Amino acid sequence: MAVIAQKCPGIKVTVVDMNEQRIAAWNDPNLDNLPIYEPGLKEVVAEARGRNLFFSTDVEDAIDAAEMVFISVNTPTKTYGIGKGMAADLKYVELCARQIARVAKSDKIVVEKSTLPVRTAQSIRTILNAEGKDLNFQVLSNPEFLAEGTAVQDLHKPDRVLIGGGQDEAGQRALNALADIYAGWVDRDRILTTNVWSSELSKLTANAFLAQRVSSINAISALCEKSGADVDEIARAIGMDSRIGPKFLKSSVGFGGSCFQKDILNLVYIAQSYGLTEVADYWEQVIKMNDYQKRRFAENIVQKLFNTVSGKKIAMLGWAFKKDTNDTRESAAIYVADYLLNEQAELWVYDPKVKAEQIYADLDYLNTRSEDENRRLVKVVNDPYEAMDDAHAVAVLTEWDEFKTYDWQKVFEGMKKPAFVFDGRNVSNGRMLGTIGFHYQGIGK
Ligand SMILES: NC(=O)c1ccc[n+]([C@@H]2O[C@H](COP(=O)([O-])OP(=O)(O)OC[C@H]3O[C@@H](n4cnc5c(N)ncnc54)[C@H](O)[C@@H]3O)[C@@H](O)[C@H]2O)c1
Ligand SMILES: O=c1ccn([C@@H]2O[C@H](COP(=O)(O)OP(=O)(O)O[C@H]3O[C@H](CO)[C@@H](O)[C@H](O)[C@H]3O)[C@@H](O)[C@H]2O)c(=O)[nH]1
Repeated sequence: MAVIAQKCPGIKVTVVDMNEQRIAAWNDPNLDNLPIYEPGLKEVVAEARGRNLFFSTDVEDAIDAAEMVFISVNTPTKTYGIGKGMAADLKYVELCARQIARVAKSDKIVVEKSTLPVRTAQSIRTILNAEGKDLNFQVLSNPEFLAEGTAVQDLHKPDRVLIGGGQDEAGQRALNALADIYAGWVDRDRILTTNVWSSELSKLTANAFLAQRVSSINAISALCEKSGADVDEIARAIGMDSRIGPKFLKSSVGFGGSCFQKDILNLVYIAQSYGLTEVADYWEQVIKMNDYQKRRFAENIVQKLFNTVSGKKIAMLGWAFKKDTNDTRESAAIYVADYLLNEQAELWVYDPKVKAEQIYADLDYLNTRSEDENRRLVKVVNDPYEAMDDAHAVAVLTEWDEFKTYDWQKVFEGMKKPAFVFDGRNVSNGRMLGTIGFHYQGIGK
């Protein structure tokens, strides 16, 4: 929404959220206090905020005033009832639709920006029309493809913008109104229009394909570790085949983030509910492989440290699910930490952007042990050297650029011997670390 406001100064954009604290942070005069860390975002907000970009908790007022409403609320995996642990929880989306239906006094175009199961637009349409008002509501699907860490760049130069709309005249008019907004800065030939169901299902499919690539290369990484092949060399070799392409082939400790797992589970659930068991099983393997990769990484640490990490200090570099974000949702680091804590390790965590309270909240949420115990066993520090000093091992969980620049000779001198580095992102120069004296283990090496 901030980028739409930046690129279309003639459009008034009001971002509303019922979370007062978040809105207050978006309105904070100090741009370093924005609730999301994302390269380039504060510059965008600085340009548009107060001009045509506003943040408010007055949801009803904003709905009333708007011609177009983007539903962008969270759609987490259900934690209760039918579809628990798989289906998307649509209660927040439904609440929005009901609120729009209740408040609206004029025609509205309602845009699904949240990631939603195929055919959700049907339910939204039914709810909007159920108030029996003499108003025209058009429902469009406009999924978001930005990746965190590169969000502003992705929005400024999207590969494509996808808009699904009704095939009748009113539907096409609404679709064109939204396409015209994007055309303010995106080439028309990158603005793709489809029917609503294709658009909704394309979003889940895109994430499933992307995550599948990561699981595929991670599966090969396990084979590399047994056979003497090198997964980065393989990624390079296969990526030069133009049919495969070089992107998204970075083997890692496992994918994280709020989207991949949630959206694939949702896809699996949808396939199951249509009775497509083989389709569901096929996509579920992507998640299973990812769980295996996280577990494999943690197990390897224990095994290499002579089968016990009890009472041993282990430094964890990185907690975010990828670099250049402070988002930790579903981060592999959380699960690796939990595994090591079950083995009674003492963890010292350093992440350049994640705050200590977030790290403790992530661990507490798992409910594996008491909050006191999490605080006793896990130290969060602001200095990476402090995390690594006197440690038995260093585990790299996020690919932050700064990890490449550390004085590894100094780190080695400060650590217990033998000194181990487990690089879950293949960011370090393994040969150089080996020369210093480290026992180095990358992924798929
Ligand atoms: N985060 C991403 O990179 C990304 C990318 C593409 C798509 N998506 C999709 O976008 C959606 C939102 O994701 P997110 O990461 O921003 O989630 P989020 O949980 O960070 O934010 C959702 C916000 O919606 C607010 N909210 C919930 N119900 C509300 C209501 N009835 N009225 C007003 N505000 C309400 C919450 O307070 C919260 O601040 C999800 O469907 C997600 O799959 C996210
Ligand atoms: O080669 C790779 C690429 C990614 N990852 C990991 O995969 C996860 C997801 O990364 P990425 O896709 O870059 O970030 P997200 O912000 O989760 O973005 C994904 O999820 C969004 C939400 O749906 C979509 O909009 C984006 O298109 C889609 O890329 C992270 O843990 C990465 O470290 C790898 O391990 N290897």
